Amino acid sequence: AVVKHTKRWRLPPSPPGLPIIGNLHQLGELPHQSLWKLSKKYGPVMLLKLGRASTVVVSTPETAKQVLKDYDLHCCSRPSVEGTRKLSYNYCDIAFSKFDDYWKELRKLCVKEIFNTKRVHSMQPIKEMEMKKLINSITESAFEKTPVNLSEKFLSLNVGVICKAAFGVSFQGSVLDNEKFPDLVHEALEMLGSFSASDFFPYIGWIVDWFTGLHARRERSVRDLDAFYEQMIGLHVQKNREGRGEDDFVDLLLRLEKEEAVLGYGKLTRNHIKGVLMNILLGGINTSAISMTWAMAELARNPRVMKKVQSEIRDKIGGNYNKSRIISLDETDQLHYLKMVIKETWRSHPVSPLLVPREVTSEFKINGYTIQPKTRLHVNVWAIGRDPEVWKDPEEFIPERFMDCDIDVKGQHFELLPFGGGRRICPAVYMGTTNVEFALANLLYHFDWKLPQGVEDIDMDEGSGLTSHKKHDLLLAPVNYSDL
Ligand code: HEM
Repeated sequence: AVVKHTKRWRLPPSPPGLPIIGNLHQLGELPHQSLWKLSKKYGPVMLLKLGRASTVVVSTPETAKQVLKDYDLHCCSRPSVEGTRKLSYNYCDIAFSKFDDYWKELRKLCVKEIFNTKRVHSMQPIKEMEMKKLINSITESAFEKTPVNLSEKFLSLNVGVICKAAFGVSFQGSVLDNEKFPDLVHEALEMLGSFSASDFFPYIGWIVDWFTGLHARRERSVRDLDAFYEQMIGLHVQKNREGRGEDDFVDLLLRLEKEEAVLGYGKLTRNHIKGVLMNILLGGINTSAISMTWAMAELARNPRVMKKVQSEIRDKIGGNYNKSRIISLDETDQLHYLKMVIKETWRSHPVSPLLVPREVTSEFKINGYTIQPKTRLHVNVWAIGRDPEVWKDPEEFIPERFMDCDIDVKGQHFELLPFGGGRRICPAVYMGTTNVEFALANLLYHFDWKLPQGVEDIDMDEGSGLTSHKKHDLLLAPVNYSDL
């Protein structure tokens, strides 16, 4: 009977831990990197104890496939976590909601109405307007020969685009133009990513969160965001009352609320609207900005690739240089080398290196190891991007590796998963990809980019937190195309 028992319950290997905290101390500043190192010793399926939370981490394409495809249905829920609970109005959103009928129906609806190709195309005038503003400001810096802080520029570009698409263009001069707005988004993201003792130590963790001040910060951030949503919704209700038509994301959600749309367990309420707005704000802005920043940093460090991608863009556009030329969505779609550069960026710098944690709802096996219900599950996409079994010279930035190869980012190729996979895959793959392509194509067409004077190389350090972003802002010196 004993033999049968151990056979049935073969748990994944675990690094030895300490009492109470388990393996928490082994995570360090950059958990995806520490876990990658541990996986070299303990294998592609590891079980860690993070405080009280049993957590499984998988680190190869083969094990990622088992999680995201073969056993997706067993593990596509989300754990209850204090930070996300507060920000999502008790999981009234898409990203942090449990796997249930509400999530299924809300996600389906948003995919149909918000994340579709038509919407992405209708965002194009907004993107062009924001891009023109950005090009003008960079032209000025080029003229004055001052470096540009691209991390900041990309963030404000995406704040502009996503907010105008979600909340409408007619609210300039209102809450959206508040200078504090990017800070608000930043603070909320940081809070989501910061270590919360309550999540690992039920019953007593909140004491730690009180002492570290996290609790107060979280409350403040949630309150500020809530005030923002309230103002935004108020403006839309007023606009709709006055019959001024426009069809942004908020209008759509308000219409559903009015129609008393039923999703899963009940009617769509104001809190559900706010939950979805939170996902768009926190899921849509930073992710694109971070990807753009990494891509430009890699290009600046790899002059060969920079030259090649710029030639592709400038050859494709052809003719004399035109200062007010904005490269369209259709044109970017033809830029095959640029697409390879972006894939290579996502391979080496996935924005969400451990994806969003999943929760197991029913038992299954990975590589013969039992994964029990309630376990938290991470796919270490960052480790997969550096797996020498999959990628030749993984530390090198070589976009050509994607030439004549059908690997895409839509969740079917488990060696490249910047948007995750399975039922929980990012619903905005098309929106996110086209955002990044559009910004890079235009900035690479209009300017050459050099290291600022006195700077020899760009550091590629990663900052800690939920996302894998460039730790130090990226500063590059632009040269106008017309001055080349
Ligand atoms: C380059 C841009 C982007 C990247 C790299 C990215 C990446 C991701 C990743 C890795 C996940 C988790 C997938 C998983 O758990 O397996 C995710 C989920 C999600 N993303 Fe994105 N994303 C991007 C853009 C966006 C945009 C523009 C929006 C909205 C406007 C968005 C909204 C969401 C939502 C709502 C989810 C939750 C899906 C669910 O749990 O069902 N993302 N994204």
